[in-house]
Amino acid sequence: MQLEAIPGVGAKTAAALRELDDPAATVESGDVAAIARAPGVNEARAARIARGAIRRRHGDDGRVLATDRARELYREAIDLLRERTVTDYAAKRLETFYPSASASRIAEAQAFAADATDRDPDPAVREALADCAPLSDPPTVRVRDRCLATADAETLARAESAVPELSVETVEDARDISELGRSYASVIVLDESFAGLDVEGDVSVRPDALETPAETVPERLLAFFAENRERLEAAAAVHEAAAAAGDPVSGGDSAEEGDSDAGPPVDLDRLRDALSRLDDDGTIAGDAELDRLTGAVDDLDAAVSTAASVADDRLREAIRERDVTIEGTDFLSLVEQGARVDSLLDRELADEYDAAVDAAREHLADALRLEPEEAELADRVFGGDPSFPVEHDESAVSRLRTELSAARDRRAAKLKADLASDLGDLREPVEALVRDALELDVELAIARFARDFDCTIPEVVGPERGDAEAGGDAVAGFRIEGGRSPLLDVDFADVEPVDYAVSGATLLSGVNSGGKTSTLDLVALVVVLAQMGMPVPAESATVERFEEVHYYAKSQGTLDAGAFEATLRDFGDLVDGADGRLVLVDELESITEPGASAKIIAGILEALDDQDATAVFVSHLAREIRDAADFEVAVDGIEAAGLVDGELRVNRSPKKGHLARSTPELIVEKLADDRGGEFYGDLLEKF
Ligand SMILES: Nc1ncnc2c1ncn2[C@@H]1O[C@H](COP(=O)(O)OP(=O)(O)OP(=O)(O)O)[C@@H](O)[C@H]1O
Repeated sequence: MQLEAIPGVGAKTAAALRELDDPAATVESGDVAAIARAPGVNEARAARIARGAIRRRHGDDGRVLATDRARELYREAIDLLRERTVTDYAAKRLETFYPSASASRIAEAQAFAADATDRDPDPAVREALADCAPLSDPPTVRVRDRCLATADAETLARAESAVPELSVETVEDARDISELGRSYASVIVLDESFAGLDVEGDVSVRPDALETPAETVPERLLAFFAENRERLEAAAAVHEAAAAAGDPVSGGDSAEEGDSDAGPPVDLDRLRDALSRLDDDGTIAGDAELDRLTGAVDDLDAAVSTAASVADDRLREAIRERDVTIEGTDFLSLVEQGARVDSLLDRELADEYDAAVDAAREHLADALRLEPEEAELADRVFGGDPSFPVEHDESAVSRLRTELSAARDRRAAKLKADLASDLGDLREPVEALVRDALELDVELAIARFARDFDCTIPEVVGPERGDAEAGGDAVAGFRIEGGRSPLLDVDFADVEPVDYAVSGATLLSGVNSGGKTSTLDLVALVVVLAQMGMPVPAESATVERFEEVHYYAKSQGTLDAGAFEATLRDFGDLVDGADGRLVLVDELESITEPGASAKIIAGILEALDDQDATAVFVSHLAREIRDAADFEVAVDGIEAAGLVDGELRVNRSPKKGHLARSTPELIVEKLADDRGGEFYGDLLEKF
């Protein structure tokens, strides 16, 4: 796939995306976190790219949100969903849902949302999600005790890019390799031509080394798992909490196999076992033998010195307790400084000296927890010529250190290789483990949204289906039953349900504060959510799959000539446009004086009616507009049941074919009733 073919992806972004392992598949997967692993692509941008890929796949040019107010409503819808996520990932991922005019896209998103709404948002799962985050790639670790070697320039370049963790050295012959063997603990030769090479040291010829990074640089895998330990543990906890709640995470992978109860994509015990063998810095943890060897190397000097003190103390004690007879000649040489005390020690205190040396050896072996064959080496540290204080043999210490360090490194390398081989099998499945946990957050947010606002999955019908349907039931426009807007300034529990259906161009009249604007908001929200494939806050809803939604909010006061002209031009463009539009306009009359407004609105409605657009114009001038229009304009009304204690009692569902009485008319009527008299009666007649 040409990445540049995705809307919104230019040459620079495409180049960044090409750094991903499988750019096309990643972009198509909609996995925002995976896309965001491309250099310089943050999650918000990744969501836009994923959305672009969806659009391209569905041949959807994305013009549904045609006005500022329509876009605002979409944001409000998205915010209601995003507020219900736990992870940043899910919040970003929800942005890939957008109102689409493509039947296939809506069907795809609806299928996802339908599964999501079946979920049971469990508090324990939510809690587990709190620490969940996408996996991240740790910075490249440098490994200095190992190198790659090749005689071939092309292989060199390949090796440098495939294994940036290791130095890649150029060699010409076996001598070069043998020299490398002296500088590095191990050398991996990449050229087949060196097979059978016999040089000293840990040198292996492995032409496949670049294809088996787990063996060549186990540190890479270890660093990855160490870096992501908490994320992996969190994802594992999410899977377990979901399973315990009886609503297991059904990952994409297992679902494909048709087995939604297949369990997590990774054996969690195995993952935890592997993680327990790994330290946070990517080294091996929890191996007693490695700890012993590491400790022995680290403590060697200190242990030698305390062992010597142990011997000294014993010897001092022994000397103190002994009467030593010194022969005259010895005494003489002592006095003359010629004789060494050592010979005296040797002769007079041989047994005590041997005992002291044994004590030193024992202490050293104990302190360093040496194995018998190591202890043999350690024995050589003490026991040279007798001296006081007792001296140690530095070259024996150094040999012991070399042996212990080599044993430690061998042990670490083996454990690293074993662990890397175990983790290698888990590398891909953990991607799915984490992705499924994060996707669950997306689903649970939709489930909570649906529950919080008593939602239903709407029917979104294309004009082609509408035509095929029997007679009057052809679907054009929208039909909402029991719609309750979550955007109102009252508690959702207090929102009164609204039934409203419109097909064609319609005026919506009604008393002040009757809920006309709120009705437009509800219609726009239901249509936008429906075309996003999301559940809508209504008992039932059927909407036409609109190509464009034009929603114009009420303008703040009369416009000056320039702004008025610009607005008229907007509507000029609007009525010139394609079929399949939903036009919602709130009190357009406020842009200019009432008489002119009525004529203008009537004209716009005529044009929209000609186009078979669906339109709802909220207006207080419904009567005047109807009179000015050349066609039979439908008028609906939000009716006041009357004034009760100065408060309006309103039936929030617009009544079809009904011009609602205005608030002034209601008040005049009330005065005529209460007070009687000619004045109020005459006034009332004028309405
Ligand atoms: N369905 C509803 N359930 C409960 N309260 C509602 C509902 N619809 C509207 N309201 C309340 O009525 C108030 C006024 O609603 P809205 O602004 O939609 O009326 P309006 O008819 O557009 O008013 P105006 O003619 O003044 O523009 C809202 O702020 C809200 O408090």
